[in-house]
Amino acid sequence: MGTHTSEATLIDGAAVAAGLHSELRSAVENLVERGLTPGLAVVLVGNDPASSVYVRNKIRRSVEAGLRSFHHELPSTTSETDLLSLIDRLNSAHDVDGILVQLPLPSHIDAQKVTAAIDPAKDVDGFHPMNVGKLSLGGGALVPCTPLGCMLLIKGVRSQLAGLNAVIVGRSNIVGKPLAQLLLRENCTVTVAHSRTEDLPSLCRRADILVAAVGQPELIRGDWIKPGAIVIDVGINRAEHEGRQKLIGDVDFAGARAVAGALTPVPGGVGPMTIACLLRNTIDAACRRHGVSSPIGNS
Ligand SMILES: Nc1nc(=O)c2c([nH]1)NC[C@@H]1CN(c3ccc(C(=O)N[C@@H](CCC(=O)O)C(=O)O)cc3)C=[N+]21
Repeated sequence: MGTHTSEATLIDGAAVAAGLHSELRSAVENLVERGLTPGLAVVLVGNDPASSVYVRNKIRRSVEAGLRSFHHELPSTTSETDLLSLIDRLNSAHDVDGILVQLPLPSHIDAQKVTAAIDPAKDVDGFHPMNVGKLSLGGGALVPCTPLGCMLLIKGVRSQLAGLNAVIVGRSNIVGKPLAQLLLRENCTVTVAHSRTEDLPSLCRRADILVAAVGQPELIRGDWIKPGAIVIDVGINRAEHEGRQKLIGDVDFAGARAVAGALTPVPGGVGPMTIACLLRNTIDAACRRHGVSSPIGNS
């Protein structure tokens, strides 16, 4: 039996995000003095309760940071044509620098078509094919917020990632695939695992960096983790616990904590970073669109 060493360091995403928010606030103040107030438009179609919570948080945080916030709440019966024409208007609105259409969309709307309709220069989610392509080519693009948040947390623990084995569990377009690109850029050896992967536990045990982004509560067990590994839990699963709503990650937190070197909690890990990165992308987009040098440091 292996001997118990020490508990994993907790990666406090909420604290890192709070630090980012205060940097972003000063950056916005600086831009406002120079006559530029970055604006973010958030579009929500339908009334999915989880989406409403996220959207409310995004709006609250953008207002706190001093951004101009535009909020469009459309009924779930909105047609694709009407949504596309709203996007058209936001694309040409001069005071809108960032456009976010909250996903998922109702099933009668083609999300890919909507994503592709957003001006790539305003695509603060980084989901437009142009930005996906640029990310894969290694160029300057608006990078999806959750993967960006994961990278900031990982690099906060360890700045040199070259040569490390990174395993990402989950191949979504919004987390797994873009994160693979970012880790490759840092010279990690990247493996993307998914539902058809054979012997997932053994694969995970080889990971120096393990990212769980599959949406399966506590799938990743403590004995799947290499001692000392950096474990990033992107999962947000809602569960009832003693009659109360509870958020559970994709990682068995207690089991992982005894083995990992560093670990993100849920909530308070990746989630708050996602929102901070959204604001950062909005400021970035505003600066690029207006040809102003960005007051936020690049990392
Ligand atoms: N176009 C689009 N862009 C997105 O970035 C996007 C989206 N659609 N659809 C849904 C997912 C999910 N997402 C989260 C953001 C913040 C938290 C967050 O702040 N979570 C808190 C807890 C919040 C709670 O209590 O629910 C935490 O983990 O500490 C979680 C999830 C962004 N998404």
